[in-house]
Amino acid sequence: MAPQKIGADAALKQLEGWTRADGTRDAITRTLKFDDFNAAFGFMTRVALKADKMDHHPEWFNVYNKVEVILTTHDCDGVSALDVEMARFINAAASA
Ligand SMILES: C[C@H](O)[C@H](O)[C@H]1CNC2=NC(N)=NC(=O)C2=N1
Repeated sequence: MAPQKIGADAALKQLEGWTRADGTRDAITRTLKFDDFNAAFGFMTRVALKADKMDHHPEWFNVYNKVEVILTTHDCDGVSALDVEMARFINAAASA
């Protein structure tokens, strides 16, 4: 069954550090900075393993120590509880 759309506003109420993504899509975003590329890529690796387990994948852009992440659920064309779960995991992984 397709995940249900809850929308960015409902998701943001449950999250620290995230904002609405620019543009017309229903999506949320967070930019994270690490000490160096090694730390950034370590973070991305932890998130990649989680994404594979969840079958829910971030859109992201990395330059050196910066990782911009956008979360949305293509299957419901907007933000779902899966994005909230992933955002919480990302917050924890970024401070680990
Ligand atoms: C077939 C597969 O389960 C789907 O395409 C999954 C894969 N990863 C996904 N990731 C995200 N972010 N949204 C989705 O709707 C989604 N769907």
